[in-house]
Formats: sequence, C-alpha cells, structure tokens
Amino acid sequence: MSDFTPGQRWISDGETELGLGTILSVDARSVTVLFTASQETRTYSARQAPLTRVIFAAGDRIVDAEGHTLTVSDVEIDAGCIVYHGHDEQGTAATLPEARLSDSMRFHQAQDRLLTGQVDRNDWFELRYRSLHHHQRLSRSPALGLAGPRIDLIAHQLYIADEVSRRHAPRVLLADEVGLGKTIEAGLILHRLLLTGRASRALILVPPSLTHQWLIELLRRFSISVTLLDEAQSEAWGDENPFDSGQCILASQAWLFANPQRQRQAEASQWDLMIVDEAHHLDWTPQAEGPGYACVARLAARIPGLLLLTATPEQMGLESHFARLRLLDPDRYQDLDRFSAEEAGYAAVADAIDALDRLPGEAAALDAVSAVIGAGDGDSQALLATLANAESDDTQRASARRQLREQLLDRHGTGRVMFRNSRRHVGGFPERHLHTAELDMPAAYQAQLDELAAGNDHVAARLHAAELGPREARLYPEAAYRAVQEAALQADTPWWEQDPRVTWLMGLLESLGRQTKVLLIVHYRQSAIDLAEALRVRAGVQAPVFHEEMSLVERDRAAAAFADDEAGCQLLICSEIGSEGRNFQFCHHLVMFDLPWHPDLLEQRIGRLDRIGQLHPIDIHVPVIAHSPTATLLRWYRDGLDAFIAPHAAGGDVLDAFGEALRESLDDESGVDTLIDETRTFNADRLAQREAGRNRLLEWNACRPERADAVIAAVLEQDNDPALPRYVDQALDIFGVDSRELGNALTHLAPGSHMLDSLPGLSQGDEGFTVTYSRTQALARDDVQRLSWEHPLVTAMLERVLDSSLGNTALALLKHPSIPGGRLMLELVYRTHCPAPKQLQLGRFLPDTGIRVLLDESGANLSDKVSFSGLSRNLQRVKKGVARELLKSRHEQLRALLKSGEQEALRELPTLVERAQTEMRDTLDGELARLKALAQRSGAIRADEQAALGQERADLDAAIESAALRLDAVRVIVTVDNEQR
Ligand SMILES: Nc1ncnc2c1ncn2[C@@H]1O[C@H](COP(=O)(O)OP(=O)(O)OP(=O)(O)O)[C@@H](O)[C@H]1O
Repeated sequence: MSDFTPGQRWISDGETELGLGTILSVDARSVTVLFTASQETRTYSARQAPLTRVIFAAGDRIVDAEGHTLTVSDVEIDAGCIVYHGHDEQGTAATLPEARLSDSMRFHQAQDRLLTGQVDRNDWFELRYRSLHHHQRLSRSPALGLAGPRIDLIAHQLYIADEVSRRHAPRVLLADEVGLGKTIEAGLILHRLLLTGRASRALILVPPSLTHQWLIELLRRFSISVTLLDEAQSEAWGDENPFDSGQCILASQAWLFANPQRQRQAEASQWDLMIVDEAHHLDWTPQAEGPGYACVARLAARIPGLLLLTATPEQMGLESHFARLRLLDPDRYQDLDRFSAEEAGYAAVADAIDALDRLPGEAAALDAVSAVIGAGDGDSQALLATLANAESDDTQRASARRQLREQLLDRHGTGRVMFRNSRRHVGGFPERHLHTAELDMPAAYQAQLDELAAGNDHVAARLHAAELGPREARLYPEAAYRAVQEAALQADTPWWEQDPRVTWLMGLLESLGRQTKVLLIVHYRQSAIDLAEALRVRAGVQAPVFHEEMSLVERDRAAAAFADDEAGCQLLICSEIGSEGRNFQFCHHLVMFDLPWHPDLLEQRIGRLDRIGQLHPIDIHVPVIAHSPTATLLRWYRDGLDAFIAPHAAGGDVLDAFGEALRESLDDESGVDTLIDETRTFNADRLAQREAGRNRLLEWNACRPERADAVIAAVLEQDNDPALPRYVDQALDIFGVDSRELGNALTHLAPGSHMLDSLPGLSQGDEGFTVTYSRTQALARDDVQRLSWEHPLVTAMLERVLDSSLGNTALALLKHPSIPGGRLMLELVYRTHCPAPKQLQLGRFLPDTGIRVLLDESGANLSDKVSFSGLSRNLQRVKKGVARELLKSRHEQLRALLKSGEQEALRELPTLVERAQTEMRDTLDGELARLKALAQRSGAIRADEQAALGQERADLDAAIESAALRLDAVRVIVTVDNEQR
C-alpha cells in the first residue's frame, strides 16, 4: 500500500525552500506534489520519493493558511490524513486538518528540521556548537572589544577604554595630555560598543584638518568604516537626511557648526554615540555660548553616549571647561562657583582616599574620611562603617574600600567623567631640547613697534581692519607688516625679504641636511603661505603648506609629501590651527617660527611630534628677534614656566594670573625679571597644590594599573588563543574560503569557487587579503590584516552560523567498544532567549548563553561524563539518505528525548538568571545610590531621573526573569558495533 494519500503534507528533502507540499495524486508508480508557496509541482517515483512526511505532535505550535496559530494537544488520523486538535491564541479549542496548514511554513528550528528529516553535515554542527561556545566565552572576556584593534597594548588606554565602555551610555571627557592616544581610546570605546551591539550609530565631529586622519585610523586600526559627510555629499542626498546615509558618520566641525540646516538634520537622525575631537574649541560663558558649543549641546541632549576629546580642556578658560563637564554629567556639575571652589578641598579628598588603605585600625584615618564624606551621605557612611568594622571580613573590606574610593572621587573629587593621563605617569617619553637663536631687529619691525608704542591712529586702524589686536601686532610682526605696510603698498619688499628668521631658517635646513625632517609651526595661515613662497624664491626649497583653509585633498597631499621617506620634502609649514591633532611623530625637529600666547597652544605644538611612537629626543628650535615682544614671551615660557621641557599642568591658571602683567611687559622689558620670578613662584605653588589634590585624583581616575594589567592579560590570552586558528580553519573550510600559507606566519585568503556566501572582503571576484595572527607583524605591516576573534571576517562567520540554521541538526555514528550497537543518543544545545527592548541593553547582564545536554536512549544525562570534544572525536559521518531513514524510524523516541532534554536544560536556567540579576542589581543600585547622594548634596537632581533609573531596573529585572531557553541545535548519535561500520 502506498504511504501517500492526497491531501497529506510532505516536504522535499533536497529542496526545503519549496515550502510545505500537498500530495495531489498518487498511482502505483508516481506521486505528484504541489508546493503552493513556490508555485511548483513535482512528480517523483512513488518508491523512492525524496520526501519527508510532516507530522506535528502535542505541544507543537502550528500555523494555518490564514496565519492563525494552534498549539497542538492531540492528533487524529482520518482517512490517511491528520487532523490536529488544540487551542488557538485565545485558548479556545480548535481543530486544523493538515490540508489547511500554511503552505509557507518553513522549518528553521532545530526540532522541526530534525523531525522533518533535514540533517546538516556533522562538521557544520560542530562549527555551530563551537561558535556558540566561543561567542559566549568571549562575551564574558574582559578583553571583549579591545582585543581586535591593531594597536600596541598601552595600559592607560586600555584601562580608559575598558572603564568607559562598561558604562551604560558613556559620557566622558578624554583629556590625556597631547599625543597620549585619545583618538585610540575613543576608537577602542566605539569598537567595543559596536561589537557588542550596544551602539550601532555614531556621529564623529572633528576639525576639518583631522577628518582624513580619523577616517584612516578607524579603518586601519579598528576595521570601522565610516562615511565622511560634507556639503557636496549631503546635497547628493536631496530631500533625504544625509546623516542617515551610514552607520558611523564622520563630519567636519567647521562645516556642521556653520550650517543650521545640516545641524537640524543631524539632530533628526538617531544616534547612540557622539564623539567630538579637540573639544576645547567648544566655548561657553554665562553670557554667550559659541556656535560649536550650542550645536554640540543640542545634539548631546538627544544622544545617549558622548565622548569629548581634548588635551587642553582649560584652553578656553575654566567656564568653558565647566560647561563641557556639565554637558557630560549635569547631575554632578551644576554650579560653576561651587565647581571653582571645590579644588581647594581636593587635597583633603586625596588624603582621605589614601587613608582608606589604613582602615580599619587608625582612628585619624577614619576621621579624615568621615570629614570628607559628611554626615548627609548615608550611603558612603555605611561603607565606611563596614570598612572600619574590625569584624568585617577581607572581601567585605576590599569591596567597601573600592566603592568608597569611587564615591570619594566622584562625589567630592574631580568626578568620574574626566580622564587625564600625563606623560609623567605614563613614562617612556623622549626628552625635549630647546634651541634658541637670537636675531637682529630689522629696521622695519622696529619702526612698527615704535608706532605701536606711540599709539599711531593710522596704524591702529589698519591693524583693526586686519583683525589684529595690539598683542598680536607685537608678537607676530610679519602679520602687522602685512596689514600696515604691504596693504598700503608702502612696502618695497615683502616681509620675508628682511625678516631675519627666514634667513636663519634657511641656514637651519641646510645645517640639518635634506634627510632630516622638520616641522614648522607659525601662528597665521597667511604667514605659512608667505614663508613657503619665501623659501622657494630665496633658497629653492619646496615646502608644502598645511593650513585650515585648504581642502581635504590638498591637506592630505601636503602631509603625504612630507611623510614620504624617500621622495618626501624636508620641511612642512603648518599654521597653528591647521596642525592641531595631527600625527607627525616620524619627525623630531620642530621650529616654532613664533610663539603662541596661550601655554596650552605651546603644548599642542610640541605635541605634534612628542607623541606615542616618537623614537628620538625632540629638538625645539625658536628663532627670536632680540628685544622683541617675542623674546620676552620666550623668557617667560622658558624661565617662568619651564614650558619647553615638559607639559605644564597649570598653564591656564598662570596665564589668568599674569596675563595682564605679561601683556605690559611686551612693550616694556624693565619688569620682566620680577614677572618671571613671580610666575615661577606662583607656578611652583600651584603645581604643588595640584599635586597634593587635583592631579592625584585625576591620576587615580585615569588609570588603575591592576585593572589595566588584567585587561592586557586577557587581550594577550586571546592573542595566543590556540582555539582561534582551529576555529578559523574549520570555518574557512566550511564557508569555502581558499587559504594559502605564504610563510613567515602569513596566510593569503581568497574566495573559493564554492563559497557558501560572500564574507567581508571575500566576495566572488575579490582578490582576497593577507592575514596574520601576530599583533607585532600586523603593526609593522599596513598591508597585512590581523586575524582575531574580533576581525570582521571572524565575527561575520560567527554571526552567520549563529543567526542561521546552519548546522542546527546532525546525525552521526558512534563506535565504542563499551557501548552496544543500535542505541540512540541525543546531544542537545539550548540557548537563552530573552526578548527585551534594545535600549535596555540586556546583553550586558545576560548574553546569549548555551547549555549542552547529552542524553542516552533511556534519557539519562551524560553531559558531565562525556565532553563535546571527546564525543566528537569518536563520531563518524552518515550519508544523508541513511540519516533520514533512521530519523523516520525513531520519531517517537526522538520526541520523548527532546522533551527530557529540555527538562534537563531548564534545571540550569535559574542559576543563569540569578547571576544576571545580581550583576544587574549591583550596577543599577550603585547608580541609584549615586543619584540620591548627589541630590542630597546639591538638591538639584531631577526626581524624574531617579524614577527613570528605577524603572529601567524594574524592566531589566522583569526581562531577565522572563528568560527562556530554546533549542539551538540537536545531534542524533547512533551507536554501531564494529562490524556494522
Ligand atoms: N596603542 C597604540 N598603538 C599604536 N599607536 C598608537 C597607540 N596609541 C597612540 N598611538 C599613535 O600615537 C599617536 C597619538 O595618538 P592619538 O592621535 O590617539 O593621540 P591624541 O591624544 O588624540 O593626540 P592629540 O592630543 O594631538 O589630539 C597617533 O599616531 C597614534 O596612532
């Protein structure tokens, strides 16, 4: 008798994509099946039809032709066809004849696929299991998101990146001294957030001169491709919002800040994170906010994550610095006066933090801490009581000490949003050597100075027209000369014909030799352009210019011409603003053609060369005209501040205190010695005060060596993880990627002719790329990519496997002397499943977690006795047809084992849920306590903010509580006797 009856539902073994078929007709030799969803009809031999009968059982959820769901409770056979009995979504009893099952039902889930006879290759199943295992292992690694980037492992950077990216919607100021790697830190944070899915869209705003550098660094070091947006690109988007054109958008601040319509579009787009580089330019005063500040403030009010980057946070004054901190953390920074006054108490806070190590036991230490905390902060007082209590155990004390340190820093110290590392603490930076040259005053410049001193109206008017203030006119004589003499056509010669600094520069270049690179910074853009012309005309030297008004392409061309080792130019001439943030550490001679007024700008200049990667001492050359205002400024910087030798921590304060006197000294040198003495004393006092308080606090916050070491150790462990090459080899093989050893630890990857699917950089027709597992190799060679667990190719393979049904069923044979043949075992892999709104970012507490259950035929759990790899090693493959027959014959038994497997796996779920809940509560309760404590101090924290956090905690709690398990993959194992092989 035929197995087939018209109306029955079957699926094609070889073409499952056809959907659910219906038997149309049967005769002695053939069977015809209609696949309605794909509008295909197939006729097969009735004896060997590659079809599997679809039969559901109690507990299965099935869908009818109208899309209604029925949960099956009973199955009845009526004239060869099945009628399902069960309950609909409302719980009402209902029946569904199989003929009315939805034609487009697809069988992706492991159980459905298994019971409909769809088995994948055994090695696919293994790849799937290993993918889940590694995904889960890596998602708990302290190195997550930090191990992949192509960077040297530098402790302070990894600490900051780890600390900041752990925070929910991080908002921080990255304020390391110039050149210590803020861009790298921001890249690491972005990389971790993107990799973990905690951010998917980022807006990066940088000065125009840095767009390309950011683009390249993000791609080369972090494999993050960003869309560079400018006006031309935006226009191409017509009425659509150009900011929606990519996941990560990089744009020039100058462009966006000047363009209200584009700002509105940026605000209308959805972002998770905004990064603003060189953020000291965002200026604010109680009377007026600058356009950059206003734009960033509006965006920051909408975007949850915010990273502000600046090496010189106080360059625009303390008020602007405070306003930026307030953007980041309005709860902590509410009152400018209070903020300014707080610094006086920082030494006591730092002492209190030191005192924590002397507790319990020392009464004076207890008093010191208690005095800083104050009576109102019950939360911190309770921790202090735990720490001081002789009966607390070591773990309790260590935890109380750690939390109190955080709270003292955050609530009473420099706060937790600012991270500033200094060269002194990081160490290993080169020395700086100052070389000055004293030059004669040219007559034209002396005449200019005389007229300025005499208050000549005509000169003042011309300077005013050229937007030169009295200070600028004195410090930048060539600019004054241009404004007064050249503009009035009174000059026979351009300024550079008589400026002795030009002649001196020609001599310096010659004495250093053409192979020695020299970077020159001059305050004004026009002076930079003139200087290039002067060198060309007077010395035949071609020096590219780099300034803020150049187009991107021109700027990059200039930088490239300078950087080129072989054919490169000896000298690059930069304007002040144009060079900010750029990487020029391949050169170690810096010429300051003039001096900037603000000490922070001086540090920014030196920072172009004195950066991570600089291998030589820095030679700073400053030509000064004798008895000129610049000579006075040089002495003040050198003798008053030691500003050329090392970064000065209190430059802004010193300028605030002595700026006026210094301005006066530019005209009259007589008081300079006294001014320098006073500056020295003030600077030394201020530094001592900062060292006792603020700097100690900043240092504590900026890098905790033990945490940094733990992250580095975890990264190194991943670098040397033997499982990675094994996994990659297996995955490449399954995905059909060709790999060819090139020697020297390099491998070339290329798309194979049978590739399953295209992968990043490996679509059909691509040439492929060369990879290495070695960090050192990858850092040394730009043309080689480093394979890590976080490389886009590896993450894509992991995702493809885990997000599809690839390998979620398999059948294999086991031959073992102690196990008789003909037995069945089931290896089941369950995965946690916890639907929650994306903004809750539930994965931080409960990432997808796998549970493996191995059952023997009787349902006994062998998971602990037989490991996955141990079992896998002994398994043998089976032909698909044989596997299908085996499955058909064991249907009932399989169903029973699937049920027991679920019960076994469910036993482990409560532990996972509890761990996730504890972690979540620890984190959010800490946050809630912080808000309460800050509210108590200032009384100004919004009640709705506390309520929102409370709600988030409740939502997370409920979501974690509702975690369920679903079957991710299943492998049937059939034991065979030796001779059965
Ligand atoms: N971990 C690292 N591995 C390799 N190179 C690094 C690392 N950290 C920094 N660098 C390099 O050092 C230079 C300075 O880094 P970066 O530009 O991030 O500093 P920054 O603090 O942003 O500088 P600035 O204050 O000038 O804006 C860059 O060339 C960068 O590529």
